[in-house]
Amino acid sequence: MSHQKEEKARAALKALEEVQDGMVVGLGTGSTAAVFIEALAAKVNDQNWQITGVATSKRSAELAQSLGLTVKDIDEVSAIDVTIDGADEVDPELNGIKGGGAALLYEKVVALRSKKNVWVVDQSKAHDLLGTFPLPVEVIEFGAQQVYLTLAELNLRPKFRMKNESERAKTDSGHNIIDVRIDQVDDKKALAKTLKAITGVVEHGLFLDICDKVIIGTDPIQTLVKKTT
Ligand SMILES: O=C[C@H](O)[C@H](O)[C@H](O)COP(=O)(O)O
Repeated sequence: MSHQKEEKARAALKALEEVQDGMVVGLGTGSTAAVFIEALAAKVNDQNWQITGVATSKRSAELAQSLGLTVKDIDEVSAIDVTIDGADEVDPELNGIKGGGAALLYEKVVALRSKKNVWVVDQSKAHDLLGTFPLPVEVIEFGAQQVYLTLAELNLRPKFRMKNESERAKTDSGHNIIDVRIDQVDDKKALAKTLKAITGVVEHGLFLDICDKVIIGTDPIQTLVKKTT
C-alpha cells in the first residue's frame, strides 16, 4: 500500500470513533470516505448497530448498500449526527476545497445539515493557504460557456472538467464542473460570495467554516479541531 493510501486508511479508521450506535451518519465521497464506509459497515455488522447512512453521491450510496448499510435520502431523516468526508485541501482554520470527485454539491448539502463534520485526509491535503488544488465550480449545462467566460473575466483561469476528449464531465445532478485557480485570491470568503452570485453557478467547492474536525492520517495521527469563539 502506498504511503498516501496508508494515511488515508489510518484517518478513515480513526473516524469510526466519531460514530455511536443509533446515529444518522453522513457518508462522504472519494477514496478516503470509501475506506470509512467499509470500516463502518464492518463495525455495524460486527456490533449489530443500528446506523442510518445519508450518502453524498450515488457511488457512496451504492457502496454502502452493497455492504449492507441502511441508506436513506437526506429528506427522509430529521437530523444528521455526524458526517465523515474526505477533502482535497484543508488549511489550519479547517477551511477546505472539496469536489475533486465532483460530489461537492451533495457533500455541501449534507454537511450544512450535519451536527458535526469530520474530514479524513492524508498529509498531502494540509496546506497553509488554500489554492494549490483547483477549485471546482458546479454549473448548469445551459449557458455553461457563458459562466466559463465570466470566470475567465475574473482571472480565475477556468477549465471545463472533461470525461474524455470530447465530453464534459457530469455530476450526479447532471451539471458540469469548471475548475478554477484561486492561488492568487487572498479573500476566499469574498470569492465564495462572488461565485454564488453568478447565475448558472449551482455551488462551488470552497467549504468555509463548515468543518469541525480534521483527522490527518500521519503516524502518529494529527487532529485539528475548530476553535470556538
Ligand atoms: O468530490 C469529491 C470529494 O470532495 C472528496 O471528498 C475529495 O475529492 C477527496 O477525495 P479522496 O479522499 O479520494 O482524496
